[in-house]
This record gives sequence, structure tokens and C-alpha cells, in this order.
Amino acid sequence: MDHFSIILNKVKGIHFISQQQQRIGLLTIATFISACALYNQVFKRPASKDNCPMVPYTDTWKGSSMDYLQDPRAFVEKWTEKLGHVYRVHMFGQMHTIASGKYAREILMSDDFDFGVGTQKKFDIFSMAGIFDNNLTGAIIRNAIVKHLNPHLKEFTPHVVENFTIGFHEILGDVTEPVELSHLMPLIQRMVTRGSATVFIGKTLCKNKNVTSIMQNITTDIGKMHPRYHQSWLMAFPWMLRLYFKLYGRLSQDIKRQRKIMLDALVPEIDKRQADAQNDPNWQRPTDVLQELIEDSALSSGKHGDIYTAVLNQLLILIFASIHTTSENTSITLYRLLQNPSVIDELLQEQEQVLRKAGYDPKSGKNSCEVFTFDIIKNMPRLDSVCRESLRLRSQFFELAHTNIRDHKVTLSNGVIIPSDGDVLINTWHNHHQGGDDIGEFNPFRYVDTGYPATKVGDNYLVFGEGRHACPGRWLAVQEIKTIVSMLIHDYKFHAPEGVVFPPKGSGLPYGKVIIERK
Ligand code: HEM
Repeated sequence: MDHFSIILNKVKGIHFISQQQQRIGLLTIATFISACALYNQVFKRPASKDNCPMVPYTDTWKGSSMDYLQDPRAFVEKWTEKLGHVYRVHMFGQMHTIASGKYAREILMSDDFDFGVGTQKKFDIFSMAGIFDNNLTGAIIRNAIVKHLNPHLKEFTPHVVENFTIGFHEILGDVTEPVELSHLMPLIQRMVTRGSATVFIGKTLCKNKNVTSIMQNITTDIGKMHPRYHQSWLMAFPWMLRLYFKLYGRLSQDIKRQRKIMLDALVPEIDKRQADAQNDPNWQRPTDVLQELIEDSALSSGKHGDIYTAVLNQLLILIFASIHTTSENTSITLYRLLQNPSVIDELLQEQEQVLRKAGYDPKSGKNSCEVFTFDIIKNMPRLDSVCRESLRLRSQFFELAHTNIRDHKVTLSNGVIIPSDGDVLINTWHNHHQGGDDIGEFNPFRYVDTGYPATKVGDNYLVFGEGRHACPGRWLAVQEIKTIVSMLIHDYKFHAPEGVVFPPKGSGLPYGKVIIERK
């Protein structure tokens, strides 16, 4: 089967007029795109006039992609040592500038570079989710989080904790006998989804299982359709990759079905809220993100389509940014604890002290729903440090793609030129490994009393980015991670009978069987 038939089969539900027309159309597009790609690679290589060193490569199409993917850690360490903080690597069909040290900050702090544009070139999850809003802006969701979610975290916490418990029971029931899990992710994803759903869509909609199932799985489901898993050759053709993303979002029956389920739930809820706000004198305004979006003047202006579609698209952006990221990082923290069980004991001692000080009897058998309030969690510096250390040590290498969005070149302070539309990857691994001799080790209480909580971004902690676009949801994320860890270690005993593996490549997500037993 040729490449174009394969794309067609992968992009579900394509219905063109005839097979022959499909082929002619796609071959024409592909020939044009390949010619442009070749032109870009041969004639538009970034100027070497800026003396930026480059990782040598022989394969014009793959560049250094395979070397990097096979052993990213060795690749990053070798070339950073040889070439320094800023160098070029040809990967995934194009030249990238790699930046570490202070140059990472220079990129992240600059308005000339954009994370959204850079990321979408590699994985345009918005198009793949059927979001085709030309006026799309991240400012709306950022505003809803910064102005309305973060200030209310404390009051959200009881509902979030209650829903973590519901999520736990949905997956594991009462755990009357020890339960074996092949991986922690499904449990954590459900807990994070249930907890986040109360904050995002409110106390009524969060009970809709069809909606929460989509919230939990849509990022992974779309991720699995990325060509890197089934048509990796497409990665060498950035233009074709973009075409694939768009076609998938336009034609996938799965996406159409998921959007319809979400809309079927959202439309009556939005209608009801709008009617109640107008007609019910005793109406109590919900404090969730959904209400902020309904009232957002830009979304109701019609510029982003009808209000229902506009709100759905913003909620999807929020879901993509939050559920999978928080679930992954909660699992990473828990696997670190499973790898270092003595740290769990130390965290339990901290819990006991904090709970006693707050007037709880830790042995009273009270369930964790009631005890883990916002203030209790805030008073656990050792837990916070474990969290920061676990996230810092995550296997991440060249991340946070940023594109020069200006129509002119940008020159970094060392003279390196980033052409218009040029891409920079941040060498997170290098920055996260700057410090003392033990910086590569898991030192759980490294950050206790240092003034560096898990939410504080910095040059050597880029988990949440840095600068004006640093993750606005990190307070909720860290609060969720710490609460889930606290609840689980408070009520259950955990162990990993076959050990835990932190793979140095791929997603970098740790794995290992886990046995959970009620205390
Ligand atoms: C551990 C979990 C999370 C991680 C690791 C994470 C990481 C990130 C990173 C690296 C960025 C890009 C920052 C930059 O451009 O410099 C980002 C942006 C963003 N995150 Fe998070 N995030 C997490 C959880 C959340 C949560 C829970 C929310 C929502 C409540 C959220 C909402 C956003 C939004 C809206 C942006 C875009 C900000 C903008 O463009 O101005 N994230 N996040």
C-alpha cells in the first residue's frame, strides 16, 4: 500500500468522490509539498553566518531524529557537552535551534517566540479535535484561570477532594482485598478528571459519565492518532503533517461523536444557566470555569462561532492543558515514592504532625475527604519538595517548542539567528541538571526551607514553562497532585512487587505493577 493510501485509511471516515480523484488530488498535493520541503531543506537552511554549531548528520530527511529518539539522554548530554548552550539539530524534517542555560530563559521570556505555534507544528491537537476557530486565543482560558479559578482554589478543594474519592471508588471499589494494578495511570486519570471536572464544568455536569469519560480520555485518544506512532515517515514532512492534523479533525467520526456528546450535555446546561440568571431572583451564580466562559464577552460576541461551540472549544483547550499533564505528573510522583518507600513513612510523619496541630486525631479513622483541606495541604513542605523533585527529574529532553512568530529574524544575545518561523527547542534536561553533585539523584527533601515550592518556575525548573506564558494552572495542578498523594498514603498501603522503571526515552512515564491494600 502506498503512503497516500495509508494516510487515507488512517484518517477515518474520508468520503471523497472517487478513489481515483482521491489519489490524483493527494499525489498533486504531496508532490508540491515534497518539492517545497526539499527546497526548504536544501536552500533555506538557517544561515551559518551566525556561527551556531550544528550536530552533523548525513541523512537529509531524517537528520538526527533516529539518534535522538534511540537514546535522548545520551544524545543531549553528548552534544550539549560538545557544542554548548545553543546549537542546531536537524530533526523531524527540519532544523531546530536548541537552547539551554540562560538562552532558554531568553526564548521563554521573549514575545517574539510562541509556544502554541511551536507545539502545534509538532502536534496540532486543536485541529485534530475539530477546533477550527481562526480567532482562537489562549487569552480567554488563561484569563478564566488566573482571575477566577486560582483565587477560588481554597473553596473548590472540598468538592475536588470529594470527587477524587468518587473517582477512586469508580475504579477500585472498596478495596476490601488487596488489588493489583498493572499501571497507576488509569486510576489517577479518573481521580484527576473527577476532581478537575467539578472546577471546570460544575457540580451537575461533573456527574455526567459520558462527559467525564471524554475529559479523561480525549487527549490520549487523539495522541494515539499522531503519525509518530503509525506513520513516522510523515514526521519528515512538516507540511504533510499539518495537512494530516487538519484532515483528521475535519473527517474523523470519533471526533464528531465526542464533540456531539459534549455539546448534547453543554447546550441544555448553558441554556438553563442563562435562563436562571435572567429569571430566577434567587439564582446563585456558579463559581466554575464554565460560568466564566458563558459570561465571556468575546465568546458571546459571535466572533468565535455560536456560544455553545465557542465554549466547547475553550473547554477542550482547558482539558488538553490540564487533565493528562496533571495525571502524568501525579503518577510520576507516586512512582518515585514507590521506588523510595521510606519517603512515604516520612511523609506520613509530616501528615500526622500537621493533622494533630490542626486539631484532628490522625488515628480517629476519619476519612481523608474531611481532613485534607487546602490549608492542611499547604502546611506540608516535605510533600511539596517531593513533588518538585519528582517533576524536575522527569525524563524530558528537548521540549517546549517555541517558534519565531515575527516576520523577521531574531538574534539571540550570543549572535545566533533564529529565522522567521524558525523553531527553538528548550534543552530542559540540561537546565534541570544544573546544581550540586547529587543533582541527578532523587533527593526528596532537597527543596524544604529553600523558598522553592513546586509551583515556582525558574531556569532550572521548567516543568511549567517560564515567563509570561508560564502555566497558569500550576497551582491547581500541584494542589491536586499533593492532595491525591496525601489521600492515598493516608488510607492505603502501596508497593511495587516487581520494582519501578523510569524509562529514559519515549514518554518517559514510569511504570510498574502496584498492589494497593486498605490500611
Ligand atoms: C502538572 C501539570 C501541568 C503541567 C506540567 C503543565 C505544563 C504547562 C506548560 C509547560 C505550559 C507552557 C508554558 C510556556 O509557554 O512557557 C503550560 C501552559 C498552560 N497550561 Fe499548564 N500544565 C499543567 C497543568 C495545567 C492545569 C491544571 C491547567 C488548568 C487549570 C493548565 C492550563 C494551562 C494553560 C491555559 C496554558 C497556556 C498558557 C498561555 O499560553 O498563556 N495547565 N502548561
